[in-house]
Amino acid sequence: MLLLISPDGVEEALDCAKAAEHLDIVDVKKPDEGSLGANFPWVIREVRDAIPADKPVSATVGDVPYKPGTVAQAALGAVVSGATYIKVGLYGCTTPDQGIDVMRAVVRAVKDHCPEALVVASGYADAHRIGCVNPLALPDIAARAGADVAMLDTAIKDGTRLFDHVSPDTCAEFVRLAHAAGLLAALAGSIKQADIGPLTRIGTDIVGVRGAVCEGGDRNTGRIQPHLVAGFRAEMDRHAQELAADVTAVS
Ligand SMILES: O=C[C@H](O)COP(=O)(O)O
Repeated sequence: MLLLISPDGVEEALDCAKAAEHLDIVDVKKPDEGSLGANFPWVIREVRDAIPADKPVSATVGDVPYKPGTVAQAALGAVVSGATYIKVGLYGCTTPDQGIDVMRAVVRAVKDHCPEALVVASGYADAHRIGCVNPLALPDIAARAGADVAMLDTAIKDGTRLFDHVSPDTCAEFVRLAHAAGLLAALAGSIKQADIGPLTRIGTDIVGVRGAVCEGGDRNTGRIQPHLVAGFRAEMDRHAQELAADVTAVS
């Protein structure tokens, strides 16, 4: 499982750089503009320059409306600025067809410029609170649009977690659907260390984290702490080893 950490700008990206050996993807966000709030192009560029070259930069395009042209142009801005994972939160899409329209436009805009960039279609585990597409529709939306990753995060950051809205069994189904469609599956949403075990067992490819690696566990007032990133990774490694031992014991 890959660890994606979301700094809110260049200063926190430098803290991520101090913990670079413990993380896999640096995800540029602007949390005060929403769960998947988009940051400025120049911030994406500065973060790209601030972290080791072998660490991919992800950038969120925002909690987007159903406006394929607008979103495609924003996605191009993110990839031109140096991001190679382009994340789109389908906040304003109320049907799968709307999600596919937006994601197809994004895939074309991104891949015309950088064919090897990965496009992430993100839905929300708490979709029922905001009226957007059902979480389990995301793998099909992503696959039909030609995206690479299906993701779930939470839209409302009020302390509730991924598993408060979508059970581990439903997350397992999400991962299964994503894999059956040839996609990677990414899960996020106030993930805590206690959630790593179930996420590992269901075969999650990417776990996205911010609050759990911020001072005081607070994604808004706390700042990312390198030692918390290292601790989170250690717990991931422990669960991966346990799972590998279980698989060996069974076979
Ligand atoms: O993409 C991952 C998010 O930034 C997760 O943030 P969170 O752990 O504070 O919910």
